[in-house]
Amino acid sequence: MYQSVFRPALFAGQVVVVTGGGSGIGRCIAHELAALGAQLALVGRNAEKLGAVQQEIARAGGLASSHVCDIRDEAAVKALVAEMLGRHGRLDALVNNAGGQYLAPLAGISAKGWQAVLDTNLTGGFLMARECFVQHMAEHGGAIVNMVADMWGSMPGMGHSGAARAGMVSFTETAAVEWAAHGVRVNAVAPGYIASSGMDHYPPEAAAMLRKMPATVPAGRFGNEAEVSAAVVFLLSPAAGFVSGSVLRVDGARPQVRPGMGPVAASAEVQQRRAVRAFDGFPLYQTPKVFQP
Ligand SMILES: CCCCCCC/C=C/C(=O)SCCNC(=O)CCNC(=O)[C@H](O)C(C)(C)COP(=O)(O)OP(=O)(O)OC[C@H]1O[C@@H](n2cnc3c(N)ncnc32)[C@H](O)[C@@H]1OP(=O)(O)O
Ligand SMILES: NC(=O)C1=CN([C@@H]2O[C@H](COP(=O)(O)OP(=O)(O)OC[C@H]3O[C@@H](n4cnc5c(N)ncnc54)[C@H](OP(=O)(O)O)[C@@H]3O)[C@@H](O)[C@H]2O)C=CC1
Repeated sequence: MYQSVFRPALFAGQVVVVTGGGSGIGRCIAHELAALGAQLALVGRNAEKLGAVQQEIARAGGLASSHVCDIRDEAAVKALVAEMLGRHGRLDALVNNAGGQYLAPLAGISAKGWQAVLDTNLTGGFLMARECFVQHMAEHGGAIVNMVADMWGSMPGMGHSGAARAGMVSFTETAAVEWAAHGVRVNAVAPGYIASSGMDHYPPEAAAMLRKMPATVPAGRFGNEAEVSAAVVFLLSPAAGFVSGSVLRVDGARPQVRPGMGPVAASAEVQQRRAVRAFDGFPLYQTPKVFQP
């Protein structure tokens, strides 16, 4: 009889770390994995938000621990992974979901502001993955999913974030190769525009711009948190046992501009021009207050 790899208790007995598990997409991933039998270790900087998700999971019959840590702090990340191992005894998977940025044109980003975004979206993810690997997965195997973004390299106002995400894609590919012999798979999920609490971080001036965003997506709408979570669950699951070093886009077919590809490029360029026009009226091309060279 055929046995599907998808079962209600797909992650029973496994421990999964979710950074940024206290809000938005991370919270949704945590709920999805808990419903499939995983124990969760939730990581973030805000104890209150983490505690609330921990309680929600407990109320639904699951089990989660919460851990306050700034993933940019190397010593804190080392201690965090040791603490989680002490608490749960094993770490089967890591979802490097914590991240974010602020909107600013390249010419208006200070070195400190650039570094803050690279530290959050690249170095923090590297530190988490390295410590999970060194302290546990090198010996026991595991799966890692890095949250990147589909707009690396092509979104005005997101140049710092794009650079960090492109770096994370490179890290994903290298880690997949270096750690394969240890039974560790490493993949990335690249969301497009997702309606999540993350959007609340953008200033009120961005509201008009946000309203125009769905028109720049071929699917004609924002994605939702559950659609991103499903991609993460797939990549962590045995169904993806031979998938490593890949980037799975969850972006409603948002085209990437690739010059020299005839009709494909033409269609992508039309979408790209629409996306840039969506920024009309938003002061992206002025030097922001935070950085006056
Ligand atoms: C409107 C349409 C947008 C559509 C795009 C949708 C696609 C992407 C969506 C998402 O990613 S949603 C997730 C959003 N969530 C977040 O962004 C939350 C996490 N973000 C942050 O924590 C910050 O943005 C951060 C910069 C990554 C880290 O913040 P942190 O609080 O740790 O840094 P600070 O110490 O406060 O700042 C350091 C440095 O950074 C510069 N800076 C920070 N914020 C701004 C800002 N709003 N504008 C300009 N510059 C900023 C600044 O140089 C800071 O230095 P000082 O000013 O303190 O000297
Ligand atoms: N929503 C979207 O359209 C898209 C989102 N993404 C990415 O998906 C991920 C989740 O985004 P979303 O849920 O929308 O946004 P949220 O802002 O809700 O989530 C970001 C999470 O990251 C955590 N975090 C940020 N910095 C740190 C840090 N230094 N150390 C520890 N935790 C940190 C925050 O926790 P705390 O506040 O407790 O520190 C928060 O829970 C992010 O990486 C985001 O950039 C990518 C493309 C599109």
